[in-house]
Amino acid sequence: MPGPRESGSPRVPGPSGLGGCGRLLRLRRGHTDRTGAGSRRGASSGKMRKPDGKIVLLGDMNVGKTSLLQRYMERRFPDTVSTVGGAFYLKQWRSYNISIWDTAGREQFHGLGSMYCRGAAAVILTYDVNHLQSLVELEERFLGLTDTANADCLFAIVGNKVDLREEGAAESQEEDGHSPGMASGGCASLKVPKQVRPEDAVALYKKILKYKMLDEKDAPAAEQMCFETSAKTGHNVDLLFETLFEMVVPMILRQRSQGPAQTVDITSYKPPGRTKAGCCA
Ligand SMILES: Nc1nc2c(ncn2[C@@H]2O[C@H](COP(=O)(O)OP(=O)(O)OP(=O)(O)O)[C@@H](O)[C@H]2O)c(=O)[nH]1
Ligand SMILES: [Mg+2]
Repeated sequence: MPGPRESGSPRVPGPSGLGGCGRLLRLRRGHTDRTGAGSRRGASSGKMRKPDGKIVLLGDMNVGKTSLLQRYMERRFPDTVSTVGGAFYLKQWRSYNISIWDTAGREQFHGLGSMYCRGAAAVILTYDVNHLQSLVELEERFLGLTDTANADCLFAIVGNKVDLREEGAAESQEEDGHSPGMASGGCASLKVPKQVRPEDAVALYKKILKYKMLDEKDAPAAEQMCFETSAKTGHNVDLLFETLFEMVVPMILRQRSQGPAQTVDITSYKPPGRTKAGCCA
């Protein structure tokens, strides 16, 4: 896996664990061109640091995960291509390094999701406010992937593309008796777009707390963890990421006070010397 990068193009993990996908290799070459200088600088100065905390973006394809991350890290809204595998940025927040992982929403990469979530301090579950199904997918397809995250992992529910939402459309759905609520089973009128109401996101947040067996009073309030954003205009994008950074820092401090993680550092592992009886003795 390559070292982290603080700005510019995201880093793309090496092939380990990602399989030999041709598209991925093509993309990796592209990224290498753009990020090579940064990674060489990091390597030669010997200053590459392990991230202190990890945040992962999950959600269906096309909801705008990559665009949100690029809006925050690069302050722009460039054209994107559908993500292959995953990539990460490194953000320095105060004196901490936080890695922010962008993942692929496409079904064919679904299996990788739980790998990216491993050890995550926060997960951003992203949907498109104009497509109810993308919110439903968060519960049905993506929530289970977060089982590998930290036990005290935070969850943010993010409805993106608010710039495309037609004024009053959500209200008119209710007036027509075609509320697109989570339990409606997709029977909303075909005439009105199935937009997502903020209450639907709050309902999902509460379901997540139940799924994680967390008491509502011990977890951050739904109002604090449900956001509506636009990667295009930048609406609420800084608020989203910086709210999470502020919440992740105390988790990092808590972890540090509890001592080193119970993992094995294979780079410092020295195999025991062979005995005369052979390797299995
Ligand atoms: N109008 C509008 N378009 C957006 C916004 N965010 C993303 N898009 C567009 O939506 C499309 C998909 O955006 P991506 O950021 O690539 O979506 P993604 O979730 O990363 O998709 P995958 O990588 O396939 O999982 C692109 O055409 C973006 O330009 C937004 O806030 N407003
Ligand atoms: Mg993407």
